Amino acid sequence: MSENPTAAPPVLSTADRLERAASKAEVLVEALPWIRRFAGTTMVIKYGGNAMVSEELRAAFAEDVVFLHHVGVHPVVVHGGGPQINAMLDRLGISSEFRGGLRVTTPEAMEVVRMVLTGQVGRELVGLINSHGPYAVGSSGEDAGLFRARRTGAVVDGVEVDLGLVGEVTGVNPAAIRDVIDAGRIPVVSSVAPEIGPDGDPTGHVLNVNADTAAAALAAALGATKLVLLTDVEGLYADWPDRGSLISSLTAGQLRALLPSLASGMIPKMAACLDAVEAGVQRAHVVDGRRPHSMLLEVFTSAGVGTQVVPDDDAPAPGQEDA
Ligand SMILES: Nc1ncnc2c1ncn2[C@@H]1O[C@H](COP(=O)(O)OP(=O)(O)O)[C@@H](O)[C@H]1O
Ligand SMILES: CC(=O)N[C@@H](CCC(=O)OP(=O)(O)O)C(=O)O
Repeated sequence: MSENPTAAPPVLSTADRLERAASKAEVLVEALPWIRRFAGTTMVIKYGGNAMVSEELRAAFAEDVVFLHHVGVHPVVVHGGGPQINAMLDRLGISSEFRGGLRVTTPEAMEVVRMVLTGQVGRELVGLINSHGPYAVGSSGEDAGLFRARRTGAVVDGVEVDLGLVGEVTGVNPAAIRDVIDAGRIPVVSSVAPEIGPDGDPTGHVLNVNADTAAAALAAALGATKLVLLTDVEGLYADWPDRGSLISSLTAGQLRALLPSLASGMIPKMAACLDAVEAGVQRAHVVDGRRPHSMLLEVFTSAGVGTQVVPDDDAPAPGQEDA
């Protein structure tokens, strides 16, 4: 971009300058009750591969995570990387397909999934966050017994489909993540997990877990106040694919009724929101990761953004309906 060094600097009137300053102050003041409410609590943020599309967005995401950390929230990042896995599979000439929103994962594809998630996408996020200071510590669901998983299939048009090396989390040992939080750092977790057989012992296989599902399980195990899923749409649309009517809030019961009618990527995402809220997480949100700083808008403004899922018996205090 070229700038004209001789152009006169923009001049604002005193009134305009004061007005701008006042609106900035309003933003800070609006954030105060939310900072107070969430300081000291844990939030699990899932950063999806489709929302990681530009350097600017990735940098803004890292800033938001560091901001949360500095106002006393304990952010835990769980990341996806579906498009990055697709790109590497393409480069290696390995075909893969999705059924019910989940990747059919052969042993050959699993090697790529593990390498890309833990070795590439996770590393990049750790690096971005650490450009602000030595905060982020990367790990995978295989580390320190974090996740245990069993194989799962998908039901497509009423028929059970075998997905190969795909898992669902059956147990979480959050001790290692708590240690990282207690050390004042930010955990960054990738969603691969060791398979545990029916006898309770590891089978030696590693399973590919959808990152939304892994984030929900971790949020529940950590007693998180929020699960925030950043993706590449504004939230859940009632009239997909027309995008005319965005659902800003729904209860767990309403979501349960809606789940069977949902399509592709939204199936694991909304199932994750439901699981988290049913397991005691206060709020689960689907937020547009293509808008820089959407996570901060969700957490620190009264109106919030995207779609939130609230417990059935939720009775928000007056003025806190959308938090
Ligand atoms: N009802 C719906 N509302 C919004 N998006 C939907 C809906 N149904 C399906 N989708 C699709 O789900 C996608 C998000 O899931 P996914 O691609 O897995 O994202 P991510 O990589 O962030 O996890 C959207 O880009 C959209 O194409
Ligand atoms: C089983 C399954 O589908 N696993 C996902 C894991 C990555 C992921 O969830 O990435 P996004 O959040 O970017 O979609 C996959 O292989 O793509």
